[in-house]
Amino acid sequence: MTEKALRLGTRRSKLAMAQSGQVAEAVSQVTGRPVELVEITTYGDVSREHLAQIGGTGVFVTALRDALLRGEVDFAVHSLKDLPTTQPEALALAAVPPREDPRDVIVARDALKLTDLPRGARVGTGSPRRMAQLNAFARGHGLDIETVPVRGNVDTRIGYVRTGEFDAVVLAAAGLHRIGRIDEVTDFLSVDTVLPAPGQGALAIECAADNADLIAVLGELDDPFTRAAVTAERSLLAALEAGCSAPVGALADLLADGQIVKEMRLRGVVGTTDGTRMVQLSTTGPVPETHDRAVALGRELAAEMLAQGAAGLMGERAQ
Ligand SMILES: NCc1[nH]cc(CCC(=O)O)c1CC(=O)O
Repeated sequence: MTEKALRLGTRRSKLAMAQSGQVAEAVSQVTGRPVELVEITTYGDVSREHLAQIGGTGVFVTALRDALLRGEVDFAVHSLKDLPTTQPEALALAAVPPREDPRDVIVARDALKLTDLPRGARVGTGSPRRMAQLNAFARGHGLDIETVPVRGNVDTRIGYVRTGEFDAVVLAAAGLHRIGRIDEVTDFLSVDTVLPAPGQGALAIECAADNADLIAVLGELDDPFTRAAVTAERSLLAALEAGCSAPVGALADLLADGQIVKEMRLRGVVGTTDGTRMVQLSTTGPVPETHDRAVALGRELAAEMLAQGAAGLMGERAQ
């Protein structure tokens, strides 16, 4: 007997198709049901404006969520870092699968590393978070780089390096991994240099909150540690009252003693895009066993960062 296919709503971009395809396969394995991809065009895909100019969060996410709410698709896969920090009541975050490499990377001409970039090198990134941290690193290491806003999908961005328009572009390792272009990375940036965006490298699988059966099967793809980590990171972001285009980096990871996981560490950074002023802090606590404890970890760190003047560094917009 053939069961009806589950409909997975996805953006058309290469990255979205790649990650939806990978999740589709995993879902059809756990459910034993075929999964059909339903393409949905989002405002973020068609707009020529810089993301920061569109303003607000979640431009890639809204159209997928609308399709879910209208019942046109059964579930959707988002890059977790693109999700607004408030969860709509009618939708459930059914699974957060194990996280891919959270680091940012550089794809540069001539196999250059960040510290090899010559004076005046043009580095493409439209992200205030990346600008702030790269400019701060450059100051501290006698580098002279210019961060230049860039828009477009991963192929377009790497294309600017191949044509010589930029010396390098900054991208997320996870995205390149998923589309099979990780070999083009010339430098994996340590998270001590550039703290990734909250949720970077993780996916979110979302469905209607009242679809208990689907939530239960999708839940088999959930990784509790990744979920706890991204919950803490996004709670930090929310408590700083910053949006996805704010200069905020955050990363939670597990501290282990041999095989035994001991604690969770949460690191956060906020800075001005020119890298002159930064607030960077970390906190460590028991691995959160509940959603509320993960949220509390993020809030605690946010409170400490705000006490050190973080709010005053976030007013800037990207060009
Ligand atoms: N800003 C867009 C975006 N959203 C998710 C990813 C891929 C990485 C991920 O899933 O975290 C990217 C591309 C990038 O930042 O290089």
